[in-house]
Formats: sequence, C-alpha cells, structure tokens
Amino acid sequence: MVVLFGQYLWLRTNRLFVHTKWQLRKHYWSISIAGKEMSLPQHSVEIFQAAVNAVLPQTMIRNNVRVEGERLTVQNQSFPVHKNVYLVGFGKAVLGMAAAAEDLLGEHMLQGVISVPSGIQEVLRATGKIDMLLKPQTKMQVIEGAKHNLPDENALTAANRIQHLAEGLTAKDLLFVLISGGGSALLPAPIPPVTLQEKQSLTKQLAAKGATIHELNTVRKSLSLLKGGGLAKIANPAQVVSLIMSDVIGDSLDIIASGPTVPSSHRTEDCYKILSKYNLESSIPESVKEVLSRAKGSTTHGESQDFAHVCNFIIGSNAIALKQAKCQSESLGYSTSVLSTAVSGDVRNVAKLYSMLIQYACSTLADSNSVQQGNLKDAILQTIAMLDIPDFQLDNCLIALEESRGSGRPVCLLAGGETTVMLRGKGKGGRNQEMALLVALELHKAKLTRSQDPLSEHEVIFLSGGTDGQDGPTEAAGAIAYTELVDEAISEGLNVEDFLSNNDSFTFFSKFNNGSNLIVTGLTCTNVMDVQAILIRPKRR
Ligand SMILES: Nc1ncnc2c1ncn2[C@@H]1O[C@H](COP(=O)(O)OP(=O)(O)OP(=O)(O)O)[C@@H](O)[C@H]1O
Ligand SMILES: O=C(O)[C@H](O)CO
Repeated sequence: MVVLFGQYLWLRTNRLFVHTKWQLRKHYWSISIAGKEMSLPQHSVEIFQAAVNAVLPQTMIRNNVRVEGERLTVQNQSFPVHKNVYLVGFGKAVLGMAAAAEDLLGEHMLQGVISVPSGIQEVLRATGKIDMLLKPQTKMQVIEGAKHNLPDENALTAANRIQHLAEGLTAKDLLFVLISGGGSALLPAPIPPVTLQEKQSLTKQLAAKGATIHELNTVRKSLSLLKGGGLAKIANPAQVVSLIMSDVIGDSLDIIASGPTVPSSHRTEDCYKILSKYNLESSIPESVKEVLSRAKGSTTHGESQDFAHVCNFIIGSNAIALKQAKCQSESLGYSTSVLSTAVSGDVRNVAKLYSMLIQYACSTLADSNSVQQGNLKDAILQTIAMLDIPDFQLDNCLIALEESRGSGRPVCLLAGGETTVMLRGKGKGGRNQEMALLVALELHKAKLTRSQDPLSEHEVIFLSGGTDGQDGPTEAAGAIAYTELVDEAISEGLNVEDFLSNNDSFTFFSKFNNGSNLIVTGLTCTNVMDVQAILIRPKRR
C-alpha cells in the first residue's frame, strides 16, 4: 500500500510543518478512520502537531488578553490603560506574542523592544507564517540574537535596550512583559565585572554536565542585573504585567527565563552548592566569585513586598499542549491518557521508564503473564520515585489500557517534560532524538530477553519531540522509534550503541532509513518543553 504521506501531511498541516520526511513504511498496516487510510507513525506526527498548534503564541495571547476601551484584562484581572503601555519581551515564542499583543493594544501601545532568536523573522516569512510577524508600522524594535541558544553580543544589545526602556518608566506607565523559554539566553545582563563570555562559558559547562534548568537558572539569576526579579525592580514604579509561556517543569515562575519579574528565593549558597555538585568550583572566574560574595546571602533583587507593582500570568504550558494532543488522539480513535507533564531526569533513566511502560502496556493488552506484569509495575513505580516525577499517573495508563481491551481501540499514552543529557561524546543530537534512540535500544534488549513476548505481538510507536521545533543544536524537532528499529539499523550497517555513546543521535537518524524517522518542523515559534507519545495496537495476524 502506498500513501503519499509527505504530501498528505503538507496539505493538512502547512500551518506548522515546513516539511516532514515521513514516508509510509511497508510493514505498517494502515487503518481506515473517517475514510482516511493512515498508520501509527502518521498518527503520532498528527498528535504532536496538535500539541504544538495548541500553544501557538498568538492564540495564547488572544485567549488570555482583552482590551475594551481603556481597560486591559488579563485572565480575570483588569488594569487601566490610556496610551501608556510599553512592551518588552524575550524568548522563542515572543515574536508571535508581540504581534498579537500589539494588535490588541492598538493606540495604547507606545513603544517596545523584543529579543528573539536569530533568523526567526526570515523563517516566518519563508514559511508564510505572516500572522506571527510584526506589521510594517510596528512601534516595536526587534533584535535577533542568541544563535544556538547561547547569549551573544546581539542579545546583550537587546538586554541593554530593554533595561534602558524600563529605567525610564513612571508610575503612570504600564510595562507589558512577554516571556517564554529561551528568554535567559536572549536577555543577558551580566553584573560587572562578570563578562558575557564568562557567563556563557559557565552556563555551557553546567549544561554539558547535565545540570537541570532549575540549577542553570539559579546560577544565571545570581549573575544578572535583569534576571531574578531585576527587570521588575528597574521598572518600578510602573505597573508591570508579565505574560508567560512556561517551558519548565512545574511552571515555576522564578525559573522560566530566569524569572526577570519574579522575586527569587535562591541564595548565594544555592549557587555554590550547584557549582560544587558539578565540580566547577575550581574553574569559577574571579569576577563570578566577586559578584557572589557581594550578594551576601540573597540573590534576589528585593523582598517580595517590592513586587506589589507586578502581576505575573502563565498563559501557555505543556499541560495545554497535551490536552489538545489528547483530543486529537481521541478523534483519531485511540484510547488515550495523559500520564505526566513533568517527566524529567537523566534521559537514559527516562528512556528505561518509557520502555518498561511500553512492555507493561503490551503485556496488559495481551493479558499475559501476571507475574511479569507485577514485576514491571514495581520497576516502573521505583523508577518514577527515583526520577522524582510528582504528577506521574500510572493509573491513567491502566484506564486507557482497560478501555482499549473493552473497545478494541488502539492505545495512546501521552506525557511531557524535559530531560537532561550528560554529554559524553562530540556528536550532534538533542534530548528527544537521544531519547527515541534509547527507547528503541531498550525495546530491542527487552525483546531479546523475553521468550514469550507481548512486545512482538504489538505495533509500537514512540515519538519524542521538542515543541520549539529545535532539538538541541540540530535541524530536527525530534524523532520516532519503534521495536524493530535496532534490527533495521543493523541491516543498514548502523550500530545504535556507537551513535549513542557519542551523543550522535541526529547523525544516526539522518542516516537511518534515509532520515525518514526525523521530525523536521523548522522553528515553530512556540516553546512549552517536550512531548512524548506512545501508540500501541495489536499486530494483525
Ligand atoms: N549531541 C547532543 N546530544 C543530545 N543532547 C544534546 C546534544 N547537544 C546538546 N544537547 C542538549 O540540548 C539541550 C540544549 O538544547 P536547546 O538549546 O534546544 O535547549 P532548550 O532547553 O530547548 O532551550 P530553552 O529551554 O532555552 O528553550 C541541552 O539539554 C543539551 O544537553
Ligand atoms: O530561557 C530559559 O531559561 C529556559 O528556556 C527556561 O525557561
């Protein structure tokens, strides 16, 4: 059976996908839903796409902000406005947020500066996403910077202009602050004598050693004039209204883009603890030591009462994306459950968790060996506890499985979050591609070690993708894996373990199956962490 999947996807999804390289693989049998022939990998991409489309920045602004006459309402809170609004923003989703905000604010808006990723306007023009671009008569200045998500001179210029704008505000003004993931790199304002290069090098070293975003941003806040509440402090006495798209676990306001409008609860000791945890104490530059010692305990820019002029609102999150993914998956005919929006930890352990979950689901669907199921369940619960994933709902998985057993519908399990990768090699990859490859390897090993194997009786797809469309410093958003992937790779002369030991997942997926398993979306201009989808159904006999 041949389906022109690439073409089909383009027609259906030209809002999101620049191109998607999926071609239908011959061993996937198709099912007919609403007259359409589609396969599991196609469905997984559609579900991922629904997640991303649910959190497009302009939609998030329109869903949360209203301007009626001289009243600006965000969620349930109103603010008077009278041609007194200034706007600043920084992050991967900020261009679309700013375009929608400027439209809504109309004549109330006076001036703005936004710091957005390098090349983003060109990508939007090239892909026809005109509604995310500012109008020619915009009152905003756009500065592109932070290539490869690293702070650079352009981002520094943007941060200086934002600081300058905020410093000039009075009690009559309202500062609209648009914040999204990637904001930390786009708003560098190192406290002298720390230099941009020193800050960049420290964050790079921490990231490479697997530091979490909470740890990274705790350190970033302590070395910045604008992070950790600094921007809000500078804008005082103006009313500050921040609209935030969350790309961190638990939606912690003080961590997203390092919380420029949020008081920080972290202390200097927290920074030293993190630096020593990753053995970086001896390589801290003198300038960093000086700034940390000056902070004398607190790294916050004032106490919480100093933030009475600030209102922070979360307007987009991983939970919103997964909710829409669930709707899409249900409409495609799957028994669906969302398991967690907080999957985090070392990518290797998370991949083990997903592999066990897939085996558990297959054995429950096959109603096989209950001892094996019990052992798997115990191991899953232990891994969840070890990874410390607070909201993981294994019971939701059981609900979907039971429903599927009753109805014969295929199963879709969804989760989201952000893992960390300990870089050991020099290859090219990202946490989603690495996770997909690791899951494939785990499934391969599990298949070899079990004699009666419910895995082989099921068609299984595992997708992991970054909602921002850029997984690590690669051109892909993520990748798709399945149980037979390792065997197929061997037949193509590719050794999965070699690629993994060099953190070279992008190179692997570029070569494997002519790159068909890569999800290539281009920059999506939004960012609410990563999404994983597991699709399972019994193989036809
Ligand atoms: N070769 C590689 N293989 C696997 N992961 C990698 C590789 N190189 C970098 N990474 C991971 O990519 C991540 C950095 O990617 P990126 O800049 O897209 O981060 P991000 O967390 O999505 O950014 P932000 O949160 O600022 O939006 C880090 O977690 C890093 O460990
Ligand atoms: O910019 C950042 O700090 C990360 O994307 C987390 O928000």
